[in-house]
Amino acid sequence: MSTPIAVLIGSPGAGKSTVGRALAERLGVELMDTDVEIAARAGKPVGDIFVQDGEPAFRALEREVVAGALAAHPGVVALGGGAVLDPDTRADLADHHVVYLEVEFADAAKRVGLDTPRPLLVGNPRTKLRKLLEERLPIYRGLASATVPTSGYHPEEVVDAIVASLPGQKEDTR
Ligand SMILES: Nc1ncnc2c1ncn2[C@@H]1O[C@H](COP(=O)(O)OP(=O)(O)OP(=O)(O)O)[C@@H](O)[C@H]1O
Ligand SMILES: O=C(O)C1=C[C@@H](O)[C@@H](O)[C@H](O)C1
Ligand SMILES: [Mg+2]
Repeated sequence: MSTPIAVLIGSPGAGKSTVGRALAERLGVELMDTDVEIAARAGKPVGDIFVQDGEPAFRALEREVVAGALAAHPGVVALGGGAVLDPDTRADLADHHVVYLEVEFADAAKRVGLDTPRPLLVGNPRTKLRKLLEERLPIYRGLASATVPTSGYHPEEVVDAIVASLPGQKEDTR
């Protein structure tokens, strides 16, 4: 069975969905965005699952969707920002080409739009986002086969860097 060519991880606003779409198009494969699949399975947006069913229910469904994607999606996989909190998911990622999309705090804040309601950022969104980034940074770094900066780079430039990081890509030495 075919498994993913690349798995994108990173915080909210890192660009996993945007870059995932562009990377899949470049490679001529399908993108599996686990947040999209979770929402489809639940029949409601991710934010509603958090609010109505609670974070543990969301994480359980997320684990199921992520396990399926890592085992059998033959294209690009973009994980939700918190998917790496699950120890089984972290163990599964050891077998994959994991690309950590790095983003500076100011850009992440701008990109997620701190004025839009997000269950995990309710209250003081800036402080919560900063804390979330600090807590998760070591996890993202520890899982990465490749780390690709996104701040100041167009999504297509991010795709260039990911393609160059794929196993089997030789550096052009001409
Ligand atoms: N390299 C980039 N430069 C500038 N803007 C970007 C870049 N990548 C993504 N964006 C913008 O940032 C916003 C968030 O991007 P995206 O939804 O892809 O992030 P994400 O990592 O999937 O976040 P989430 O964890 O919320 O799903 C979008 O408006 C997107 O257009
Ligand atoms: O950072 C997180 O924990 C989350 C990020 C999003 O991708 C969604 O998966 C959800 O909003 C939770
Ligand atoms: Mg996304």
